[in-house]
Parts: sequence; structure tokens; C-alpha cells
Amino acid sequence: MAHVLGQNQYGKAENRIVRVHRGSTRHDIKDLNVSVALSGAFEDVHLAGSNANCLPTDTIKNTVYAFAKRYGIESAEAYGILLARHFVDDTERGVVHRARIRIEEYTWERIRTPDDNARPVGSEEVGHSFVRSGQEVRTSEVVYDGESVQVVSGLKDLVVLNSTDSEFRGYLKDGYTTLREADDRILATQVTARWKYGYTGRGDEAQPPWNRCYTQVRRHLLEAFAGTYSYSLQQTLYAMGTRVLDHRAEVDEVRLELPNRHHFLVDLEPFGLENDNEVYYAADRMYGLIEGTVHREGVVPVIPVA
Ligand SMILES: O=c1[nH]c(=O)c2[nH]c(=O)[nH]c2[nH]1
Repeated sequence: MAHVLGQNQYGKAENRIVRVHRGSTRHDIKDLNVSVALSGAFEDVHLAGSNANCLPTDTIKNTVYAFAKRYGIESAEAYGILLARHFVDDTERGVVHRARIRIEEYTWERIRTPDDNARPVGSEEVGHSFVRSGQEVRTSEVVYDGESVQVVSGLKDLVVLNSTDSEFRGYLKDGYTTLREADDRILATQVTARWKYGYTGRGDEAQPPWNRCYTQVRRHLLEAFAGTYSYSLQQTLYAMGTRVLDHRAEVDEVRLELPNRHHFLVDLEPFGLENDNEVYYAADRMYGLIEGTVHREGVVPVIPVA
């Protein structure tokens, strides 16, 4: 029986890179995990043992580091676009047809000290000392196919909680339903969000201000979570997605994965105590998983359903 080589891609995954941009008194750092995947004319590499079209993954890794020095890293998205274009446009004989660059970014905040012997900047900032901020990770994915660029940015592990303004009632009930209706519950989730930009990189289209967009989308996700009186996590999801689309014209699709981090009221009656929505058991699993895409009318959604 004949066999067929199906979709294939290769590259160097999880290149950890810290780029220090050294100002005279103030440093900036970018801390990234960069994964490159190339697809193209690699049939003979797989089928005939010929490496003539194989750009070594070691070279791919070197390029990731060299580009960080040569061009700096203003944003993960702009850096990803440079890399993707390079692998497709500059690799010999046009063997690379498509490049996908995935980047996770770990963010650092400046350490501030009141009395600062270590080269103070401004009043209290130390120009070269940082503390990792939270657990949250910024993500981006750039795909370039020789014609246009597609940028999907996002975040993961952003943990949020509302201690009231959340209820869950009026749901379907059958013979297996035991859940009590809740008119005042904790709503907590660990947000994974991805959003696609309308940017295509064709012609002289200007790139959106990636870092500012990220900060603003994050802000709108948080504000929608905090500001929505929730009848379900599904309804909160839709409110979060629409708020981003309403405020950020450069975004045309938002995909959210929201695990429902259940908080169960503890029964304190055996101890003669009333539990007036004050003491909860925070379960780490199992959890409801609420997922959905919100997109502009007329836009065909492209963010894959995981
Ligand atoms: O916001 C919720 N959505 C659900 O679909 C659901 N199901 C459930 O048991 N609790 C909840 N909460």
C-alpha cells in the first residue's frame, strides 16, 4: 500500500532569549520563548534522504538570537514579523513557503526603592533591577506565507475573581441535576485570550502599536470581567470579547478560554455557624470550561479552536 507524506513542518522550538536594551541609566529587557516552524518544499528531506532543502534547526536558532541583536526587540509581534519574513523571503531557492513564529513573553516590572544606592533613575526606580510580574504570560503568533502576514496576539494565565455580582440560575434540569441555584457566588477564572489583528503586512500598511494594543486589550478584558453583572461565565465571555472589539479597531476576532474555577460554599451548620457567602472551598479541578469566539460581522474567524 502506498503511503503519503501529509502536512509537515519543522523548526527550533522554545528558544529562550533575554534581550537587554542598555540605555545609559536605564535598561529595558525582553524575556521571550520563541518557537519557529517552517513548511515548504521538504518532500525530499523526508522521502529521499536529501538535505539539500533543509535549513538546519541550528541555523534557525542562530537567526533568532542574531536578529535580537541586529534589530532589537521592540515588541514580540514586530520581531516575529521580521523573522517570519526572513525565513520565507531570504532562504535560498524559495524552499520555505510559510513560517510560523510563536512567542511567549514573560513580563518584568522595575523594582522601586525609597533609598537607592544603586544608581537611581528619577525618584525611586532602579534602572537595572526587575521583578517578574505575576504569572501571566503574553503570547503572539505570526504566520507569513510569502504574501501576507497574520498576527494573533494573546495572553494566558491571567487569574481573576469577582467576589459578588455573579449568579447562576434558571438552567436546564434533569434527573441528574443536583446543583443548587446561586444568586450570589464567586466567579473566578484563569483567562486564556487570543485576538487577531486585521493587519496583513501588504503594501505599505503601517503596523499597529503592538505593545499599546496589548495593554489596552488586557485592560478591556479586565474591565469587562469586573464591570459585567454575570448570569453565567458564558455571558461574561461574550461581554469581554465585545468590549475588546468595541474599543480596539485593529482587532477583528477574539477567542477566549475561561475555566470556571469553582468556589463551593462550605457547610458550617454542623458547627452551628451560618455561612452567609463568606467561606468557600476553592476547587482546583474538575472545572467547567467555557470557550468561545467573538468576531466582527463579515469576518471569517481563523483562530483555531484548541
Ligand atoms: O457560569 C456557569 N456556566 C455554566 O454552564 C455552569 N454549569 C455549572 O454547573 N455552573 C456553571 N456556571
